[in-house]
Amino acid sequence: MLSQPQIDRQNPFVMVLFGGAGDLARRKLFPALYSLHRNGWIHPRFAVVGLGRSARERQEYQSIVRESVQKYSRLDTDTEQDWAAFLNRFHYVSLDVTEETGYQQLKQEVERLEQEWEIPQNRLFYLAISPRLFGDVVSRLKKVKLTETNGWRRLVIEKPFGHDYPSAKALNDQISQSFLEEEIYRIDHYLGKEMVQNIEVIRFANNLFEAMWNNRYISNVQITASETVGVGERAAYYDQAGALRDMVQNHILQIVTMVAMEPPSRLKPEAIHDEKVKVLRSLRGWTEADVAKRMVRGQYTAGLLNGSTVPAYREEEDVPPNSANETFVAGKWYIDNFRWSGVPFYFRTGKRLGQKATEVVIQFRGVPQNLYFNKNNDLAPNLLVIKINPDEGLSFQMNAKKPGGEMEVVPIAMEFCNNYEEGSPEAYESLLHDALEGDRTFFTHWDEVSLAWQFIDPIRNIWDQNDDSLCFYEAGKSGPQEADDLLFKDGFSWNTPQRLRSHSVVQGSEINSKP
Ligand SMILES: NC(=O)C1=CN([C@@H]2O[C@H](COP(=O)(O)OP(=O)(O)OC[C@H]3O[C@@H](n4cnc5c(N)ncnc54)[C@H](OP(=O)(O)O)[C@@H]3O)[C@@H](O)[C@H]2O)C=CC1
Ligand SMILES: O=C1O[C@H](COP(=O)(O)O)[C@@H](O)[C@H](O)[C@H]1O
Repeated sequence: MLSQPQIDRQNPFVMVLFGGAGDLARRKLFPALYSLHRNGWIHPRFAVVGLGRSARERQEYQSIVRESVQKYSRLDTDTEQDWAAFLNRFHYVSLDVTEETGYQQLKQEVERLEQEWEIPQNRLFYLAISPRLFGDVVSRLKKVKLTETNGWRRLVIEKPFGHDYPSAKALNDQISQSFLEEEIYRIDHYLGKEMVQNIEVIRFANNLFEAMWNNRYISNVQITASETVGVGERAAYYDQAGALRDMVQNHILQIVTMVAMEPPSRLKPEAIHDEKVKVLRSLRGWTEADVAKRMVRGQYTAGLLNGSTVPAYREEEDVPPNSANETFVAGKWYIDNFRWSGVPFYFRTGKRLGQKATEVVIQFRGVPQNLYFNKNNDLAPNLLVIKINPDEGLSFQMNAKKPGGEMEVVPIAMEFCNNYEEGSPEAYESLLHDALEGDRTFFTHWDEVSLAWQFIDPIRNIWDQNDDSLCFYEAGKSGPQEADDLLFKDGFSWNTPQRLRSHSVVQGSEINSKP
């Protein structure tokens, strides 16, 4: 949330969860609901109807919920009495979403629960199912009039939202027949991350930064989202999507908009959204030569990661042995507006890299005249590093005198680390809360999704016509040399992500400085 959290607990609701026992539900959604419930951040009167084709007794479903929370929740779990109160809200209906038959039964169950719990037809429909089923489900919800309510109705829809602009538009047209745009909550889980939400606060609550947040003082911006995991069990999806669709079209572009947008006139979803859209509209487009010059795609080969040998992407289960899919993307983008003219925005993201690290680095320009001479006869740049994962915090690199006789100038870092006693709220916790409160600030609106695809599609098309665009990198390293060259050519280099040394802070009240 950008504004002071408003805990509006006036909202009893029924959540209809498609994919009610799937991986996302188990790992993310049940623990999120549990935290919200435990912390009193949602109305105590709510019910969840989980859906799936598998036949399940209610008790069996409640056991799945309980085991998932015990395994994945960031909070310690409750007494038996508290468990019973939480699990009592969970119900299960078996239905195949592609067939009409089950929807009437679903409707009856929802209406029954609304009566039993005195819930005024506030309905949250959550689509945690395969994207190919999204459109059908939404049409059928309308057909059986589950979308006709005397309270509110909202649709939460998971990624990916289409696989290119035409498919995203077709999906959007279909769901728009049942839900208004302001009732649609498209998830980009990066927008639920604490430090991604914090980007705006750091910018707009600190005059120090905002005054310098432009091309006069910033030389370049770097976004890194590196992962150690490989394709895992998701080859069927990932080999079609590639890193460009999987990470760049959504998460990376969203981070870029948060870093680059103008201050909104108000902290309202529409005002913020308008500014983000302007950034997307200002991104410099592509010619074929541009793609070759400013974009890099790579695929991992076998390598050593955390002491173990890991196979090449082409040797992974269910990946075709000649796959030309990319597992790494890096690029250099420009935002052609007054604020950012000439400032490169570099990004890189990939799987099977040497470390898990997500961060944004703002590199400031040097002083006009260097009065000091250090070993390299050069001053280190000021860097503001916004650390998103695994640490959540900030690091600010400055130059200072090294204690002692000689006037030696060395870089020092001031650090801040979010350090909640029970761990930071998970992205899904924050997003589910906002959806239940009707706050769309951290959800992507249709025109953002549409502009993002229109920006990405030309890159995809050019790559699809040219297999030579693919380069290779060894698993466990930092990615292909070509990604380093992108910056070297401009006289820069990637910041190497480092763990924060300080773990200060209670509720952001204190900054710990460590030379
Ligand atoms: N898992 C994750 O970490 C993430 C997932 N997502 C997105 O979330 C969504 C769900 O992913 P995930 O949970 O991993 O998928 P899973 O395959 O684990 O779960 C999907 C569930 O949907 C049910 N299902 C499948 N077909 C039908 C059908 N015809 N009718 C009714 N139910 C059906 C299945 O239950 P049954 O077999 O009983 O029918 C299954 O449990 C996808 O859109 C994915 O892209 C996004 C980000 C992360
Ligand atoms: O959306 C996705 O994100 C994850 C990375 O998320 P993170 O929160 O761990 O940074 C990525 O592994 C996955 O491929 C992608 O679909």
